[in-house]
Amino acid sequence: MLTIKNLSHSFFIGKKHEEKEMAVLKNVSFNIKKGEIATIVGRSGSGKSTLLNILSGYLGASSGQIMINGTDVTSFNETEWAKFRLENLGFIFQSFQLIPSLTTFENVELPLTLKGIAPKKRSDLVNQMLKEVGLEDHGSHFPNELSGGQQQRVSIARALITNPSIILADEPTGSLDSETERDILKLIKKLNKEKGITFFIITHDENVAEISKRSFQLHDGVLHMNGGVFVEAQ
Ligand SMILES: Nc1ncnc2c1ncn2[C@@H]1O[C@H](COP(=O)(O)OP(=O)(O)OP(=O)(O)O)[C@@H](O)[C@H]1O
Repeated sequence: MLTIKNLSHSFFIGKKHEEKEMAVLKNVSFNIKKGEIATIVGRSGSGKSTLLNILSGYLGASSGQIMINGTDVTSFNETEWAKFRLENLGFIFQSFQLIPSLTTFENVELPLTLKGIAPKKRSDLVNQMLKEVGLEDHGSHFPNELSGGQQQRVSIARALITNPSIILADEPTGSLDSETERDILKLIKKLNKEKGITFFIITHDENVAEISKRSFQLHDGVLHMNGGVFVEAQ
């Protein structure tokens, strides 16, 4: 489903002609299977966002290979990434990233509109999805009329509505209190179990890692598992 081979990334910091190389990801390799929930736990500055930005095509890696759903995306240009993201990836963010002027229904509907799905089909799909995330009674609320947990449910519904191959989640419970965090993790587990959706989650929160079968740790750009450097079996 998602295979990363020998991924490395460096930033170059400082004034022109005096730049210093800062290696942020060092030879990271792993493989996530279809239907798996995998988490990467790391402290601030360990390289989590850099990894996610590379996996979503917003940052080109210095070296290494990325395969998603059988496609080698390593050398995609911006146009190819935009199309690929719409068809294959769903995103969940710590700050929800909902459009404030759109209702719950419209926020979830938007990716379907972008894909050119007809209005009746869009409406059926959105209503079904709102039921699955427990928001069937909140379709006409605007984001500022929803709690944090409800807003994250909207963003999960929006991520799932196009039936993507994998959901990339960046600190999905980072803005929520611990009770709401438990609710959202339960929902992610339910959607994974019932619909076989693959989740790749980055977090600094060990509680989040508990919902995954395999949890990796990122320390200073090096991937670890169970305390040792993680090397994918070939
Ligand atoms: N565009 C950039 N230019 C230079 N250095 C960067 C850039 N983006 C990130 N870095 C550096 O790379 C390192 C890893 O950053 P990254 O944002 O990936 O960490 P993180 O694990 O996501 O941290 P956090 O949990 O605080 O978001 C940090 O030392 C950061 O300063």
